Amino acid sequence: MDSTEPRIIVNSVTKEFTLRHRRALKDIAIAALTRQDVGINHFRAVDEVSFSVNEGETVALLGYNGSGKSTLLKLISGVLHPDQGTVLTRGRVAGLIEVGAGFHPDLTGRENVFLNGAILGMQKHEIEQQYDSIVEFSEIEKFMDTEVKFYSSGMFLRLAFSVAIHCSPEVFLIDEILAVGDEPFQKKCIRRIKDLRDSGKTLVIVSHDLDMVSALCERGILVEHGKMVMDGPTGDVVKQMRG
Ligand SMILES: Nc1ncnc2c1ncn2[C@@H]1O[C@H](COP(=O)(O)OP(=O)(O)OP(=O)(O)O)[C@@H](O)[C@H]1O
Repeated sequence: MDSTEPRIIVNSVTKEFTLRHRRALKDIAIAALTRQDVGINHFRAVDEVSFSVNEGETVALLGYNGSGKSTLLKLISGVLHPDQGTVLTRGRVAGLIEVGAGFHPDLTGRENVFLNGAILGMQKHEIEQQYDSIVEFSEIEKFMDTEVKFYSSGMFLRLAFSVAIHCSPEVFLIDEILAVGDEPFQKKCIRRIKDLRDSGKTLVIVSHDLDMVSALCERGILVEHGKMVMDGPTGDVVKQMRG
């Protein structure tokens, strides 16, 4: 594989979810007897989306609530599988998608660094080498021997972000998660994301903070009702969203 090949290829990807409506038992029984719809239907959260992302590109997935951005990011990270189409990624992918994902609640912060690092593809010796630096960046030294079920969402973010940047990902995927960090830590994360960008890593970010993504990402992809409706410079896409 040569380095000019894309880091991410999303090819005609569709993801459907099942919408279940709560019904009283009596209504379900009547619907079943009269062969009516019992209130389960499918809808497309992501609808035949195709794009590719090259090495070193910084992409913002933009759109209003419920448009399918997080689902798309989960499909790229491999947390979800498409119903149709394919997603290919090249290189180590680190995803910060849901607070606490990749952490086991009954393990300590220290144990979770090893678990999370392994999930991200790091060897044990690599994690051992980076351990002090991971803890230092997270600034939660005092809580490393505490079970993470007692962590606040900001503490989860601190540890997860720190492990993710220390695994030297080629592709970094970030959902809204930064929002749970306090302002100084958010700023520190953004500086680190800029460093990753400047060193040629590939970034895909989902955020409603349009000013932040305009500063971080050169390319914007606008999603509406699961469909990709615009792909261009972030400034143009943000202008379109702000109408
Ligand atoms: N696991 C799931 N089961 C059922 N429906 C889901 C599931 N995950 C997401 N959805 C639905 O898919 C649609 C797209 O959700 P998604 O979280 O991708 O949107 P989003 O653009 O990230 O929204 P937001 O900006 O509000 O975070 C929504 O209608 C949501 O309710």
